[in-house]
Amino acid sequence: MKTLKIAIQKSGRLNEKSVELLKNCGLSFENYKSSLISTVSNFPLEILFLRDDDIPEYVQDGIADIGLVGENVIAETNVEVTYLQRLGFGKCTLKIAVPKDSNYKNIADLDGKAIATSYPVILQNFLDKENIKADVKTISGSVEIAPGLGLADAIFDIVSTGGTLRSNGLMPFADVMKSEAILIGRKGEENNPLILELLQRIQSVMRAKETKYVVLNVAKVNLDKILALLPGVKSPSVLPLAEDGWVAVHTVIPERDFWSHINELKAAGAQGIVVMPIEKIIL
Ligand SMILES: Nc1ncnc2c1ncn2[C@@H]1O[C@H](COP(=O)(O)OP(=O)(O)OP(=O)(O)O)[C@@H](O)[C@H]1O
Ligand SMILES: O=P(O)(O)OC[C@H]1O[C@H](OP(=O)(O)OP(=O)(O)O)[C@H](O)[C@@H]1O
Ligand SMILES: [Mg+2]
Repeated sequence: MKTLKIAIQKSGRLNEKSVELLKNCGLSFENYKSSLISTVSNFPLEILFLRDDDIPEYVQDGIADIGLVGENVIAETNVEVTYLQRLGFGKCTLKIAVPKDSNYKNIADLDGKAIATSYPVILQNFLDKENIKADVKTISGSVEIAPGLGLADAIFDIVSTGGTLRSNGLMPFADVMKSEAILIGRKGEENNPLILELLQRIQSVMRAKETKYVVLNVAKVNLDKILALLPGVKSPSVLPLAEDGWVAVHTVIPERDFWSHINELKAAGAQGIVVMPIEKIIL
């Protein structure tokens, strides 16, 4: 079968999480900073390490079969690709920001102003939709210093914690787009068996990340109360303990409501609660 090619970011915000995800999928490969291509030894896959800007086009043109990139980069490049899986990392918002001491009130106040950005396509689409004529100045990085240098009145860039805006004397003015890392594929190739297999592995890793394996001990008299507190779990295992009248309950619960569950379980008589990470969940 033909070897699959995946494009991931060579260095930057998405590189580490992308490599970690592929390793968690059980793929073995070397990750030398100097090499731009790496062969997976236990799956027919080659990894191409690229600038993120190039990934959507490489996938569209079939140079790579799949790619891992921020949604914002896909929107900026205007390519035709298929979204295979949202990946839950690289989460950020693309915002227009203005100097802290400015008195812009609404979007219309940007009319006639200069806005610096590395994402001119997304910004221009937004401005057109809002019927605003602004001067879009494209720069390739360090966008947040543009107003301080007198190059622009406002900026349009990625914001996550807001720390970069604050340390450059800027404040958020308008949210334009939310983004996260996405696995993309070439249109028409969605049923390639290798892509489906990799996708299944990625989904099983993501599912496992969202849940914990919990083991707890409880007196039999309290068992019904405990089971009633474990919604969504198909069927927890209940095993007898050496001590008479006691059982161990094994179950899987979502990470997001972990603490409220744990406190409720304790209140209902659960003891010796052990919580363990899960590596993969295959449905
Ligand atoms: N502060 C952030 N928090 C979360 N996600 C972010 C953040 N900054 C960027 N991202 C996401 O990660 C992607 C890569 O960001 P990065 O800053 O590494 O891009 P870059 O400098 O253009 O990289 P490259 O050298 O590959 O062109 C962005 O396109 C965005 O989707
Ligand atoms: O809201 P914050 O948490 O401060 O994050 C936002 C910053 O993160 C990104 O840059 P990055 O640090 O990746 O550097 P880069 O500009 O060199 O890509 C982005 O371009 C912002 O400058
Ligand atoms: Mg880039």
